Amino acid sequence: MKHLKAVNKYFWKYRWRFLLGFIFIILSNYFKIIQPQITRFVVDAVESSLPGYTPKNVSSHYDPLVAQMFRSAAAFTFNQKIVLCGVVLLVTALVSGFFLFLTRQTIIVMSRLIEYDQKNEVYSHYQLLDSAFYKRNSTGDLMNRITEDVSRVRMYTGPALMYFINLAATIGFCVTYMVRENPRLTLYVLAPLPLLAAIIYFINNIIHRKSERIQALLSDLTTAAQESYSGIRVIKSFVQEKAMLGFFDKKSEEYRANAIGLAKLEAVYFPSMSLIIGLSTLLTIMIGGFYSLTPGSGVTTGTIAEFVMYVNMLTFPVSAIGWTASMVQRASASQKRLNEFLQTEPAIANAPKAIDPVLTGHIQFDNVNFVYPDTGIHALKDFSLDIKKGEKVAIIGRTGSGKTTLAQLLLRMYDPGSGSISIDGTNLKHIELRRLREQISYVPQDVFLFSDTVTGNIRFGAVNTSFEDVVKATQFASVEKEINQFSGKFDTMIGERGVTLSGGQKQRISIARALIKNPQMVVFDDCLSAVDASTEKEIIANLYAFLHHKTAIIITHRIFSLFDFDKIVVLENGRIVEMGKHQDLIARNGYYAYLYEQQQLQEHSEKES
Ligand SMILES: Nc1ncnc2c1ncn2[C@@H]1O[C@H](COP(=O)(O)OP(=O)(O)OP(=O)(O)O)[C@@H](O)[C@H]1O
Repeated sequence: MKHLKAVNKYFWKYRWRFLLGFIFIILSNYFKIIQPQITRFVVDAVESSLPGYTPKNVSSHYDPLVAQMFRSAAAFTFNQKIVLCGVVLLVTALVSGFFLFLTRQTIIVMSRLIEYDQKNEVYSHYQLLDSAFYKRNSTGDLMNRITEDVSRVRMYTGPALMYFINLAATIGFCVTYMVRENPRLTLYVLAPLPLLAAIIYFINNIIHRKSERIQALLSDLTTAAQESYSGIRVIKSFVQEKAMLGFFDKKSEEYRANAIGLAKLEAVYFPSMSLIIGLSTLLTIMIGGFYSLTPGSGVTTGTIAEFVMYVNMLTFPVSAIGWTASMVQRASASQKRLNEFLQTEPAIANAPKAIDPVLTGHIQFDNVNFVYPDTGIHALKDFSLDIKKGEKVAIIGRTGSGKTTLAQLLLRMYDPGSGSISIDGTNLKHIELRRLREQISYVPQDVFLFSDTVTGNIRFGAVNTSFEDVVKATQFASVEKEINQFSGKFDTMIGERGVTLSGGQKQRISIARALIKNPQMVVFDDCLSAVDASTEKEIIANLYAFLHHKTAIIITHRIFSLFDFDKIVVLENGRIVEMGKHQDLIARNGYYAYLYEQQQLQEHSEKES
C-alpha cells in the first residue's frame, strides 16, 4: 500500500471532484436505505389489514425523513398510504440511481484524468532518460509500464476507491438501521458475510494468478506471431514454415489449456457466489421467521422483508471486498514498478548552470576514455582530436573500432569516463543539452523513419520549414527524383502502413532530414553504406557544397577520395592509429592505404563485369 502514496498528489489535484464523488455515494446510499423501511411499513400494514390479525407490540424505528413522511400521511386512507409508498419507492430508486450516475461521473472520470496525467508523467520521464537506460530495459517492459501498470493503478484510483467508499457507506447505513431495529437478528444474519468475503478474496486470488499466467502466455504468443510476420522473408528463404508453425502451435496449446482451466474455475465461482448470496437471504428469512413466531421478539413480517433487503444490499459490496482488495494489491505492485522507474535519475542531464551558447563548431576531444556501462567494453581509449571550425573530418576504421561511440559522445548520449569533449572551448557538460543537440545534425547508422509522410519525416527536427526547403534537402540528398515517382510524391506514407523504402532510400531521406536543420555541425554515421557508387558520388558532390562553412564528421567504411577532407582519422580498438590527409595516409602504407587498394580493386572488377 505504501507505494500507492505516490498517487496522493493526484487525489489532491482532483480533491473537489473526489469530494463531490464521496457526497454522491453517501446520497445514493441514503436514498437506497429508505426503501427497506418503506417496504417494511407496507408489509406490516397489509398484514395488519388481514382478517384474524393479532396486533404485536412492536415499536418501529424509521429514518427521520421516512418518519416525517408517515406523520404527514397519518390521515390518509389505507389505499392512499400504499400508493404513496409505491411512488416513494419509485422516486427513491430513481434518485439513488441518479446519484450513482453522478458518482461514476465524478470518481471514474477522476480516475481517467489521473490515468492521463500519470501516462504523461511516465512518458515525459522516458524522454529524459539516457541511452544506457534504454539499453537495460526491453521495449516490452517499457510499453507495459505506460499501458498495463498505469491502467492497474487506475483500477485503484477509480473502481476500487468507489467500491470501498460505497461499501463503507452501505455497511454504515444498513448496520445502523438493522441494529436499531433488532440487534440480535442483525448479528445472526450478518455472521456469514465475512465468510463470504474471505472465500471470494481467496478464489479471486487464484483467478488473478491464473489470469496473469494467461496474460503472459498471450503476450508470448503475440510476440511469436509478430516475429513471424516481421521475419517472414527469412522464414520462407530458410524453408522454416513448418518449424515455426510447430513452435506457434506449442505456445498456442499452452495458452488454450490455461484459458480453459480459468473458464472452469469461473464456471464454478459465479454460480457459487449466487448460491452463497441466496443462502444468506434464506438464513435471514429462517431466523427472522423463527423470531417472529417468538412472542415479544419485536420481529414482524415487515422486519423480515426489511432485513432481506438489507442483506441483499450488503452482499454485493461485501463480495466486492475480495475483488477490491486484490485490485489494490495489483495497483500497489504496479505503482511500485512505476515509482522505481520514475525515481531513476537520468545519467545525462543539464548541469545546474548550463549555458546556452550559439556554437561555431570547434570540436575538441581531449584524452577521452569511454567504457560502456553494461558490457564493460572499453570503446574509446585516450582519444584526442582537434577539429577546427569548418573542418571536414573522416573517421575510418574496422567494425567495432569505436566510430559510432565517438558520435554518441559528441551528442552527449553518454558522458566520457575520463577526459573531456568541448565545443568552442566549453565542455559539453556545461552546455544545455537541448541546445547542444539542436546545433548538431546527426544521421545515424541505423536509420529510423516514422510511420508518416515523406515530408513529415524530413521536417521532423525542423517543423516550421517550408516545402521548398524540404524539396531542396531531398535534392542535396539525391532522393528527390525517387520521391516524385511515388504515387503520393512528398505526401506518400512511409513505414509500416505505407510504401516500403529500400535501404538506400531510407538513408537518403534520413540525410535530407539532417540537412534541413541546417546546423553548424554535422555528423554522418556510415550513412551511405546502402547507396550505389554513382549516387554516392552525386551525394558527396552535393554535400561538399552544402558543408562548405560547416564542421563535418563523416564516419565511413569506404574511402571518399573525391572529398577533400582536412583530416582522415583511422581508428582501431578505440585508438587513433593513423591521421592525416589522403595522400599522407596513402604514403604511410598502413590500414588506410590497404583499404584504398581493396576499394580500387573492387571498383575495377565491378566495372569489368
Ligand atoms: N550501446 C552499447 N552498449 C554496449 N556496448 C556497445 C554499445 N554500442 C557499441 N558497443 C561496443 O563498443 C564497441 C565500439 O562500438 P561502435 O559502435 O562504436 O563501433 P563502430 O566502429 O561504430 O562499428 P561499426 O562500424 O560496426 O558501426 C564495440 O565493441 C561494441 O560492441
